[in-house]
Amino acid sequence: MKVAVLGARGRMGAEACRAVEAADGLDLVAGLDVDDQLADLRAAGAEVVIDFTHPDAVLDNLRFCIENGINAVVGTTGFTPERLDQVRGWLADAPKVGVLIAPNFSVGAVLMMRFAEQAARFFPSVEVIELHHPRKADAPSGTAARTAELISAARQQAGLGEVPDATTQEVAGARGARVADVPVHSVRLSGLVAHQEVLFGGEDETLTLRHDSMARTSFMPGVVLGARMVGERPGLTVGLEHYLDLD
Ligand SMILES: NC(=O)C1=CN([C@@H]2O[C@H](COP(=O)(O)OP(=O)(O)OC[C@H]3O[C@@H](n4cnc5c(N)ncnc54)[C@H](O)[C@@H]3O)[C@@H](O)[C@H]2O)C=CC1
Ligand SMILES: O=C(O)C1=N[C@H](C(=O)O)C[C@H](O)C1
Repeated sequence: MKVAVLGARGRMGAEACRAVEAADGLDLVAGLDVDDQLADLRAAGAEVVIDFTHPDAVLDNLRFCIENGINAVVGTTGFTPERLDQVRGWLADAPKVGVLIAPNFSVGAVLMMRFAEQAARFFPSVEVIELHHPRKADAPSGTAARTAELISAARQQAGLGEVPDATTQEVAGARGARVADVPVHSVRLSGLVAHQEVLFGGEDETLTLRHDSMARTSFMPGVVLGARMVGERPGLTVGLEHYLDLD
């Protein structure tokens, strides 16, 4: 299968190029970055594109892929519900194309999100803390936003009200940001790669879920799986969990 990587000179793109080159049955036909032309994807005959670029660039890239019949595996963050609807609209005119958008490709992070979703209904209090390297472009992380949305949906289904909090913020941001009504805190610290804690609190007990990516190789089994499977899954899939057998 002919695979191209967008963002090939970046931290994740470079790792993805190495992973594709090492994977049986995958052939790296192009590694493009910001100075290259998307038309090079066509010239290289790419069947699958892996995108690790920037939230400002990823939609144009995806549109090009979909309009040119190229399947896409997307790790780039910044996908709001509105942006996902845009992608669905383009895919409506290209019913054979598959797109996988995964906020996190590491199996441990996917499981953390699933466990958080399962735990959510049992605890009135919840906070998400994501911790990343200081060169990360965005906050909160895509993983934290997705985790908060999953928790929020589970809380609503269970009839839980607002997260209890009597604190008045003396300084704006002291209590983090609210994503789907869940408090989310973003830490940027040299030495870190990608980490997240989900803290739940109930009567006289707490539960902490923590995931750590120690290196970007942790994302690669998920990226390779995505590249292998995306052509068999037409339409939009959000989340690697749909390619894994978690149940
Ligand atoms: N889903 C996941 O598991 C993961 C997702 N990410 C996300 O991936 C994205 C990239 O992260 P990093 O690799 O750390 O960033 P980075 O800044 O190291 O790399 C991004 C690369 O994309 C290039 N680029 C920017 N615009 C481009 C365009 N229009 N066409 C081609 N190349 C372009 C840049 O020149 C740079 O080389 C971020 O959104 C990050 O949050 C990062 C790690 C894991
Ligand atoms: O920028 C990163 O590094 C990461 N980005 C993704 C995110 O925003 O969730 C995935 C992982 O946390 C690493």
